[in-house]
Amino acid sequence: MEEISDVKVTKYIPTIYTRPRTVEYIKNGTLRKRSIMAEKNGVVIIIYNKTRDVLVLVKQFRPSAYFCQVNEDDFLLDTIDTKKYPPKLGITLEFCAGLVDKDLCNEEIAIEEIFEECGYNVEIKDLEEICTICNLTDTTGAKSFFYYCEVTDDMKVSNGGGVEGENIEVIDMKVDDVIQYGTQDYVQSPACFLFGLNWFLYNKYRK
Ligand SMILES: Nc1ncnc2c1ncn2[C@@H]1O[C@H](COP(=O)(O)OP(=O)(O)O[C@H]2O[C@H](CO)[C@@H](O)[C@H](O)[C@H]2O)[C@@H](O)[C@H]1O
Repeated sequence: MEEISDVKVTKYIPTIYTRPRTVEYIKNGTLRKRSIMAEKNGVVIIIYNKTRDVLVLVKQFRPSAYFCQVNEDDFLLDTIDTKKYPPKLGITLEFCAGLVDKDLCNEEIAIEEIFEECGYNVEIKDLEEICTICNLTDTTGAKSFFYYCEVTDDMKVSNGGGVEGENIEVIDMKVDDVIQYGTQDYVQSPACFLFGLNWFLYNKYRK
């Protein structure tokens, strides 16, 4: 797993990934304003390795998750004390996913992510489209396009791990262990992780 140090919280630096906006509208004759983050849509792929009866998951450091574990007083001044707040506080467990940020169809993006993050070579015919979910919070309504993909060991062609220093750790987890993980009091995963797990259990597993 990657080494994280010198974590700072700075003022917002614009990138192509998040565009803060305010949406104004009239509701019942009254002007209302809502701050939003215009975010890109993404694909999420539930990968099941049937050779070894495991779900293929990814672990990575997510700055957004880490940030939410740190008290405001401790990030306003300087570098965050990583003894007090170890980087593992920002490690999440997720399904393979990626942003729709290229001129490719969603399935092609899913295939790229499966290869880059998890190291499996799959084709469009291996993908089953599940549904599209609005990834709703008060500040985003970006869409997540969900796919299911069964793989075998002989489709694995590299270790995965992501591109450009993403340092993603691929985790093969027995389904019972994923269920145990997903039923803890606090689950450091996106809400759609639990949707994906439940979809898999209901539609694919032990049928
Ligand atoms: N906010 C940001 N600021 C700066 N650089 C950024 C950025 N978001 C992405 N990037 C850059 O884009 C690269 C590629 O990201 P990916 O397409 O692999 O999406 P990721 O797996 O991070 O999840 C993403 O897409 C999935 C699928 O929608 C979502 O679930 C998840 O929340 C989302 O981060 C990252 O390595 C990073 O360099």
